[in-house]
Order: sequence, then C-alpha cells, then structure tokens
Amino acid sequence: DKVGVIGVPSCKGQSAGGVQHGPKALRQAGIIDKLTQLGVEVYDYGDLVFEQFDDDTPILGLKNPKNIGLAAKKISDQVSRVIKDDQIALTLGGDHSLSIGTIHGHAAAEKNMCLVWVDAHADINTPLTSPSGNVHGMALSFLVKELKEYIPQIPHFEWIKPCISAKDIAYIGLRDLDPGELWIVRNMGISCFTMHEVDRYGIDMVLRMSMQAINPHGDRPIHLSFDVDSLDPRISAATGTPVPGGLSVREGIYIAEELAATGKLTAVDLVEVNPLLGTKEERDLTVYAATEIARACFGKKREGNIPPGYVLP
Ligand SMILES: N/C(=N\O)NCCC[NH3+]
Ligand SMILES: [Mn+2]
Ligand SMILES: [Mn+2]
Ligand SMILES: [Mn+2]
Repeated sequence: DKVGVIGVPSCKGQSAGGVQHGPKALRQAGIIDKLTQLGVEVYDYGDLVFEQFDDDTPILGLKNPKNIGLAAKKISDQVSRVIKDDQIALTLGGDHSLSIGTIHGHAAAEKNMCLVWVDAHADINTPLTSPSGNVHGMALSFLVKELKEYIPQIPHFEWIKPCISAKDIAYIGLRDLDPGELWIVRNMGISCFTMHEVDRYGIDMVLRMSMQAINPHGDRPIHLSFDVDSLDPRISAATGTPVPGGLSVREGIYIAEELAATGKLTAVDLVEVNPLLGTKEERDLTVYAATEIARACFGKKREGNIPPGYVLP
C-alpha cells in the first residue's frame, strides 16, 4: 500500500485551543516511522499551511466561516491529488471540520465512496440547528445531498458540493447528539450504531451490519473518519469534547483492522487529538491510542508483522 500523510493543523471548528497541535503530537510519537515499519510506502506531505483571516465574523451563528471555508478547499484539493496518485489519504487533525475537505476531496476522486464515521457525536448539525456555531459539529451537514434544502448560503462555503447520500453513511460510537442531529439521523435513514448497539451486538456484528448497509458488495472505496473522542475518555482524555462510555482501544483497533482487511480503505481522518488538554499521561495515552488505530488501518496485526524480506536464520 501507498499512504499519503497530510497534516491539517485546524482548530477554528471548535473552541478549545491546542487541537491545531494534533499533527505535531502524532508525528512526535513517530506515526510516520510506525507506518513505514509495516512495509507501507509513506509519502509525507507535511502540514497544510492556512492563511489566517482575522476579519471573520460569524454568519447565522456559524463561527470562522472564512477561515474554515478556505481551509476546506485546500484540504479537498490535496486529498483529491493524493488519492488520484493512488495513495490512501491519511489526514492528521486538527478538529473534525477538516472532514468537510477530506470527504469532498475523496468524493471528487472516487465516484462511489462510502463513509464510516466513528465518533461520540454525529457532527451533522446544520447552521440552523447547531447550539454552538462550532463547525466541527456541522461538518457532515454540508456534504449530505438530502440536507441541501436545509443549509443556508454561507460565504466561502459556496464551492462545497454535497457529495454523499445518507444511505452511504454508517455511524459507530454515537452517544451525544443534539436534537436536530437526532431528527436528521432518524429521518434521513443514516445507518446508526450507537454505543447501545456496540454493547448489544458487539463490535464485530456492528461492523458487519455497517458494511451490509453501506458497502454490501464490498466494491466501494471506504472513507473512515475517526474522531478520537469516540474512544472512552479513560484512554482518550486529551480531546475537546470527551464523553464517558466510549469505545475501548481494542474496539477502535478492531474497526481499523476490519476496514483495512476489505482492501478498500481509501481515506482516513484521524482527528480531535488535543495535546494541550489533560495530564501528560492522558496526552501520551491519547496519542498512543490514535497511532495504534492508524497502524491497524495500514496492516498492523495484533500477532505482529513479519518484516518485508524476513528469512528465518
Ligand atoms: N467533538 C465534537 N464532535 O465530534 N463536538 C460536536 C458536539 C456538538 N454536537
Ligand atoms: Mn467529530
Ligand atoms: Mn466527537
Ligand atoms: Mn468574505
């Protein structure tokens, strides 16, 4: 496999300082070498640089429209380029608003992509249902075709073309939705496996049901958007909006292993690591969990991996 790593030091989609340092923290933990050691051909594109605009007043309550709208365009173009170069796009965040760009870019490069959104949150508030105006909680609303009529015109977001249908999305790990989001998830027919379903069926069955729903013939490119706050705060505390009762690191790794095993994983977002939150131990554990999920996405096996060219002496 070839993997293109894109750092996205974004933070304006939410209000906790520090998430822009997520890419740096993951790199300092050796995420690139850990992927290379798997025999993966890693192309590191460094971190995207975003011009900062101070003249960025909220529109209909939506915060930082100019900074986020322009950043998302750069992200979309870069992800498209990486995928067209036959590399799996691994985007290191940064807050979850970056997925506006990664999913838009993926869809531009792959007609028939489907989406697995692993998160405590649905991130599908429209600008009119969002209680906070934080775009990381709205990311999907700009992308889902069936929501088009509910999305008001937002300056610097005009270029975003809805590029995915509700039926092509599966949520795993949800446990904290706003009323508008719940209405949308229920009424738009989005496959939704909350932590209740994870407890009820187990993670393997949840994955099987997700694939049955969005990729029944196993022929669709898969976008995995992994918010580290999907994990339980005991192992992922260094994140802006932790919610108790989350996935274990084993469940997170299992999701990654199974999606990797399809051979159709084409884009991965690894978002919301905030190295300024929590204690040093909590930060190190959060970064560790995130890097293990990334390794599992690209072939790391729990029994270990035989190095390329290994010969028993
Ligand atoms: N971390 C968050 N999404 O993944 N925050 C948005 C929550 C508000 N609905
Ligand atoms: Mn999220
Ligand atoms: Mn979240
Ligand atoms: Mn403007």
